[in-house]
Amino acid sequence: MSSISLQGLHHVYANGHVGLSNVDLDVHDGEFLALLGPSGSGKTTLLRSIAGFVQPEGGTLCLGGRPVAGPGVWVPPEKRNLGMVFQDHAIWPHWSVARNVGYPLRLAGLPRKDAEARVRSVLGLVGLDGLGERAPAALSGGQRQRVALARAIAGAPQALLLDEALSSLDEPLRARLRLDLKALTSEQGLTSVHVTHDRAEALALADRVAVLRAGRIEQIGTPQDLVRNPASTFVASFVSDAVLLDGTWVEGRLELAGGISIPGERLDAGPCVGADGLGHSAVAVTAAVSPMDLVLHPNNAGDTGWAPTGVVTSALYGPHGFDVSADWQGRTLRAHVTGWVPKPGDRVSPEVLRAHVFASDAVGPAAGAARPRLVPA
Ligand SMILES: Nc1ncnc2c1ncn2[C@@H]1O[C@H](COP(=O)(O)OP(=O)(O)OP(=O)(O)O)[C@@H](O)[C@H]1O
Repeated sequence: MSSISLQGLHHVYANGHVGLSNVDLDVHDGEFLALLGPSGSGKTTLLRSIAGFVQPEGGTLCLGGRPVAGPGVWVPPEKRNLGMVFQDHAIWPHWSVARNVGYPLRLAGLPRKDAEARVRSVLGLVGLDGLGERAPAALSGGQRQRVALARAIAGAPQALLLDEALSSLDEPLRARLRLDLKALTSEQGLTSVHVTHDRAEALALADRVAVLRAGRIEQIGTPQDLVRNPASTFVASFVSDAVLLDGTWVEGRLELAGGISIPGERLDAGPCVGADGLGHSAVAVTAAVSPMDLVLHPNNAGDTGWAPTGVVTSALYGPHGFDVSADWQGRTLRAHVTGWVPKPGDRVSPEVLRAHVFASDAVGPAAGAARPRLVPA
């Protein structure tokens, strides 16, 4: 059964801003769903609708099969049995850790002994064993966020809602809490919805990721789906930082400016591009190339089939190689470089290992119609 089910959820704010536009979504029992999207895409409105802080104008919302919002139905936030964690942890500074964590249990009228045992147990689950009597001021930022998490799960909520819950933490604390959160939610079978701006975090944590744009779900899928089969140029560039290149689809090949050609076996084409009848005539297309699928060869590496060379404009070192930007024919290419040390001014020959091709009219909000499929090599 779906823990959280939305049908046609719709909300326009009083100022005319569209918060949600006919959103359908099912979050399964025990699933970890991340909501990802640019600022203003509706992530917070969606999360706050589930929590009950926003009353949607239209559509239906069910929790555990029970309608909580819809025509003639409204269940207030405190009656929804949800746990929430916010970016700024929002714990009471003048209460001990144990008192903070036990607050929802006291509200629910749990006997004192049972509440104390539950508080000890959830403090153990979040890695705060023995810190119940501490004052929040005597904790680190990461520990305070663990207190907020413990409080959110203390009452055995139907689902856990996380609103940029890790965003205020610095690396490597954030990476550590990310791992612990993943372990905790899967061990406890907690249905979780996590709003984040951070692509890497969404891909690392979630069973599925919903990519929002202008109040709609542009694509929902596993992290692998979104990276390997983006439904639109928007998803490719937002999720994988793909570069978009205009070209022409001719006889199963992609022709780019300057007489550069990418063979069909390196392309994943949407059906409107590769369908019979279109494949034999020239069609304007947009190719999305992720930095992982673009190789920048030092210029002395010989002919790669990409005749014009580019020039490195920036090379940022990281633990797994360099993130490189290069100017190529007036466009900025992005690639992940390993095996040599690039520096600004170096000349490079780009080679596309793989590109997703979309019909040019698929660029934009209607792009969800373009469903890429793999062209077998
Ligand atoms: N309280 C509000 N009153 C009016 N408009 C709002 C309100 N909250 C959000 N909006 C508008 O609704 C749309 C969706 O906003 P929302 O905050 O849900 O997006 P978001 O993806 O969470 O953005 P961010 O990542 O910046 O938090 C935006 O156009 C925003 O300006």
